[in-house]
Amino acid sequence: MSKVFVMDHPLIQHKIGWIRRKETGSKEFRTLISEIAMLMCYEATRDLKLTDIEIETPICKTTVKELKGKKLAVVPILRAGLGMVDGMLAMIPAAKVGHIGLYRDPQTLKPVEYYCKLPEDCDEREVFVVDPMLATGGSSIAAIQMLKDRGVKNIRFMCIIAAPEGVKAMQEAHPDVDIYIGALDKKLNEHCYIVPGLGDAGDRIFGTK
Ligand SMILES: O=P(O)(O)OC[C@H]1O[C@H](OP(=O)(O)OP(=O)(O)O)[C@H](O)[C@@H]1O
Ligand SMILES: O=c1cc[nH]c(=O)[nH]1
Ligand SMILES: [Mg+2]
Repeated sequence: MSKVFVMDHPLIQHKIGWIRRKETGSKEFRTLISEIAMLMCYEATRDLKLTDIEIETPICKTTVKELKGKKLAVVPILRAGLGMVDGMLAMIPAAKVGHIGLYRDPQTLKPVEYYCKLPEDCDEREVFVVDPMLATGGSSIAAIQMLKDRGVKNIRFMCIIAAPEGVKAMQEAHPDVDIYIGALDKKLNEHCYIVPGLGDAGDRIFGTK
């Protein structure tokens, strides 16, 4: 069974309080999403492996730590996931970036795929799939399946707000994918929006409503 990490860092909780407010406009919302993604990336990379290497400082030779093992990639689920990419890259600037285009059909609530472009060596990388919202889980489950169909084996999923229904569905569909959550909310409403949530993340980032 996958592990679920719910963030307890005070800075993350404080910033999530601001993105939830309905009066927070697009400019501030975008900045906050990016800052939260950066802080979550810091937390979600705690277990990356290190190796010792010899270097020379201006004073003497010494041993320092360096990241070892698989290289990283960030894969946002379009559109809303795009808002998290800058924050992730601020922490892991050498990561490559893939894109998966999916939207949730408002009637059926099923994910509709419209784009997929991944780094060529994505299957050799540790991939962080990012999307601010995990509601029913349909979109993240489909995105992760698209990666697995292309040979990707090491996947983590990061979202800012999650509903318990989505977490359960993700764990059932992809028990090998650990989930990093900024805040775990109460439930979904009758339209499968997260309660209390923050509304439609994509619309709030891009000002489309
Ligand atoms: O867990 P689910 O029930 O699938 O819902 C979550 C999805 O819905 C939102 O995207 P949306 O469909 O609004 O697309 P957008 O990012 O283009 O706005 C959100 O960013 C997730 O991708
Ligand atoms: O609450 C929700 C659910 C799905 N997508 C969103 O952007 N918000
Ligand atoms: Mg949307």
